[in-house]
Amino acid sequence: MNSKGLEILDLKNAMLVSTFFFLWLAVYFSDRVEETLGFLLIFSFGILHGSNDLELLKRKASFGRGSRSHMGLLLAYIGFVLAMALLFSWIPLATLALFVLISAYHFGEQHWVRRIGINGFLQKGIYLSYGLLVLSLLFQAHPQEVVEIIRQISGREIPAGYFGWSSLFFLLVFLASALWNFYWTQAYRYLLYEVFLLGVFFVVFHTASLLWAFAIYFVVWHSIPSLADQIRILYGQFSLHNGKKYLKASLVYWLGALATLGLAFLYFSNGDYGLLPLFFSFLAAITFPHVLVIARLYKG
Ligand SMILES: CC1=C(/C=C/C(C)=C/C=C/C(C)=C/C=C/C=C(C)/C=C/C=C(C)/C=C/C2=C(C)CCCC2(C)C)C(C)(C)CCC1
Repeated sequence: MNSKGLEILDLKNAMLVSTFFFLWLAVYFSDRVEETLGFLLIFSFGILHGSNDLELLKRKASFGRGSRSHMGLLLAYIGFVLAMALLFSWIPLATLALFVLISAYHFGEQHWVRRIGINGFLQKGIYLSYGLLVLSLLFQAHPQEVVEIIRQISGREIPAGYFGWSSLFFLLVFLASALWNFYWTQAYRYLLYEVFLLGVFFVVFHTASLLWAFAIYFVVWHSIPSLADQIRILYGQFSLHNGKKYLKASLVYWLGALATLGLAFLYFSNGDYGLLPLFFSFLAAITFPHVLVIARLYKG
């Protein structure tokens, strides 16, 4: 096996070991401690993994024909974030549904792109059904809290019973599209490991509090592998030295995003908006441009 293959395998093993370690923490600590740890993980690695989007966009543009100034990209990015925040306040339920759909696609893309590519309709179906399956598993493990957060964001109450059915539905769609795809690509060896992994997520989601469960998935299984991909694309290799370069280049955006979240929290904290609905709305606003950047990047 070449060194790149070993590097991916090492990262995957480290992700699995840290998942079990975080699961162990969930057994011993109260929900309050888990919530604090969850925010710490999300504010560090989670927010960081989107903070170098402008550099990635510039890199992508330098391969193509068009190139835009840093200021132009910065203004376009901020404009996009503001437009999504406005859309959230005008049509919250539809924007929330869109957020869940594109997040699911984004999670699935990150998880599968290196193994099955991005070209066909079927691959895109695998990304979307896999992401929707993971999110449904998370929702069905904490139905009452999820219903309450959705109610606070959108003013609408979704029946909690939907989440169990949607998990089953997306499991079947994911398995069918994966089997169909693997029939052509002979990639069956992935499936057993992936079903095992989904079982691990099921146990983690049912053991940890909602925020801790989300943080474990979002940081360990999405943000860290995404950071590794981005570092490889920008600097050629995933290493500590290049990690420091990435951190230096993204520091100002990372701090900017954290400061904006802090200000939003201070501004809204007197209203009847809870901490989690505010946090997820903020995440949604910065998610939209980030998802577009990463999708463009993988296409290249
Ligand atoms: C560059 C730049 C910047 C920064 C940026 C950043 C920092 C980004 C990041 C990004 C990111 C960091 C992203 C993220 C993503 C995320 C996601 C994708 C998520 C998802 C989630 C979900 C989907 C959820 C769901 C739920 C739950 C879980 C419970 C409850 C209910 C609900 C439904 C909400 C700024 C703006 C400063 C400026 C300009 C430039």
